[in-house]
Amino acid sequence: MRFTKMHGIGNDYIYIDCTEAETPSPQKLAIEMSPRHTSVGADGVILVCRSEKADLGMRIFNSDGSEALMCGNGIRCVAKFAYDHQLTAKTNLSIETLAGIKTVSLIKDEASGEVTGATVDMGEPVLECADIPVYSPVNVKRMIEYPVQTEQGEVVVTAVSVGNPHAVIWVDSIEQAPVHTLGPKLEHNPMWPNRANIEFAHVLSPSKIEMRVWERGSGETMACGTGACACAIAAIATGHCERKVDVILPGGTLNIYWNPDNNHVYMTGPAVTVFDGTYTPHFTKTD
Ligand SMILES: N[C@H](CCC[C@H](N)C(=O)O)C(=O)O
Repeated sequence: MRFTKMHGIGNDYIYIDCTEAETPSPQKLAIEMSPRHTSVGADGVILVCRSEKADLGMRIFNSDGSEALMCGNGIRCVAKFAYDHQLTAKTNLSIETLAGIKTVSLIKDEASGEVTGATVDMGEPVLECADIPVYSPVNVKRMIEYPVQTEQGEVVVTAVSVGNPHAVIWVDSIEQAPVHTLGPKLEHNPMWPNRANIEFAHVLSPSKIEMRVWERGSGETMACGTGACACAIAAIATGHCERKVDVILPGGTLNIYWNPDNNHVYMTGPAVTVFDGTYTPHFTKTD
């Protein structure tokens, strides 16, 4: 089985072209191929698929095999993968995800013509608890800097979805943030029917945020595109930031813009191909 290893500011996935043939058990594949010391190594697996409704489709599986609805860093790489593998000649693509159809505009290097990144229309942010989803007290429709009692004590959370659920927590220092203690506890807190991605963010200025993320199903990653959007949305919604925000993650920086005219969030960032490879799954199709 051929694959391409790609990353978006360090959030790396194994990309598999499924436009000609299905991949058996992608959940098992993600579990088997993600380990960094005993296998290919990645934050998960992303399938590039055919779509009846868009130019292409994508599916993302976290390293624990769970399927996510959307992947910000991943969708930029899917668009680059499609262009580089001649699945399309378009530089403005529509890509079907489980969180709906997204439009992606490829960014090419002037001199080389190489695709170096993309801008993604992530659609409208979701702040209504019922749609994220997150369980909330009856009269609470949105959880914006909302104090939540947890086993780890009170945590002030802003709940956002950009296709997948996020909890944004403001911290004074991302170096000291309890990413590996509070992160997994909150990811699995029963307040999230489908678990959640947990962001620890520090507002540096009205146009700059730094953050770390504990990803649902993958643990701490070097970057999370949907997480960066969630932090920017939380900061803008609470007046900490203006509409254009640079989000600094351990793997690099993403530029987020929440357009007041159409209420859509746009994310711009790099997409990099690392290497092509072949892999023989150890499980059989009937496993
Ligand atoms: N890394 C991805 C997010 C994956 C989300 C996944 N961890 C989940 O929602 O289960 C991104 O760049 O948006």
